[in-house]
Amino acid sequence: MGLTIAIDGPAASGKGTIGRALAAHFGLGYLDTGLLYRAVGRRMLDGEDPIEAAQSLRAEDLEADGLRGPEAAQAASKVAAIPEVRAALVDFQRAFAAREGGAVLDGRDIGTVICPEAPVKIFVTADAEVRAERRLRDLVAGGHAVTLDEVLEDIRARDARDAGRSDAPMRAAEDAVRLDTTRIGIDEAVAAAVALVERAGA
Ligand SMILES: Nc1ncnc2c1ncn2[C@@H]1O[C@H](COP(=O)(O)OP(=O)(O)O)[C@@H](O)[C@H]1O
Ligand SMILES: Nc1ccn([C@@H]2O[C@H](COP(=O)(O)OP(=O)(O)O)[C@@H](O)[C@H]2O)c(=O)n1
Repeated sequence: MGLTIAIDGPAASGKGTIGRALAAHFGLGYLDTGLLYRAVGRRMLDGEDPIEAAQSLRAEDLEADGLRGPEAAQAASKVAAIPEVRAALVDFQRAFAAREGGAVLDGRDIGTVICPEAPVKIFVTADAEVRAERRLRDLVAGGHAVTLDEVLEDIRARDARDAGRSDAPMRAAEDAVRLDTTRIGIDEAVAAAVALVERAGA
């Protein structure tokens, strides 16, 4: 089995940016697990039972319109608190993590629940205001009409729900290394993550 890298942290902290860069650098597969919850949330918004949606999730669901938007994000965080929804998504994530050639997964419970044996675990953080400013730029570029206050509110509500749920709450694994991106740019954050993986002997 190849190298597995687990990346967790709050909303818009830079998990995907670091995860994709590590995957490219070390030649690993990359899975944005938030997209699975966003796709289930999207189907709930369309009127489906979220547990049934999670149990029947299809590849094309991950390409639905608006998955990156704030509405899908809030819905994702709500369905993510349902244990049956989480249970339905475990096998797919673990199979991805075990793929030959190795994988990087990012989410909220990768180091704690999905891949507790991963030799490299990174918990990416940044101040909420900085995260909101960065996410605002993403959303405006994607055509969403949102304000900084709305984005900050969305991030705070999701972080509180994600950290407060009883099943697989967002938290750093005991052996995770924290990486705070508040005051560092993308290149520096990626370099720090690469160094961390190399130090871990990967
Ligand atoms: N260290 C950083 N400095 C500046 N911008 C960053 C940094 N890391 C990520 N970003 C930007 O912040 C936004 C959110 O990052 P992303 O990787 O999508 O976060 P997450 O996967 O945690 O939600 C993106 O626009 C990304 O380009
Ligand atoms: N492994 C994961 C990944 C996401 N999620 C949920 O899915 C939501 C959306 O995740 P995301 O990673 O796409 O969110 P961002 O950090 O990109 O804003 C989160 O707020 C969590 O509620 C989760 O519970 N567990």
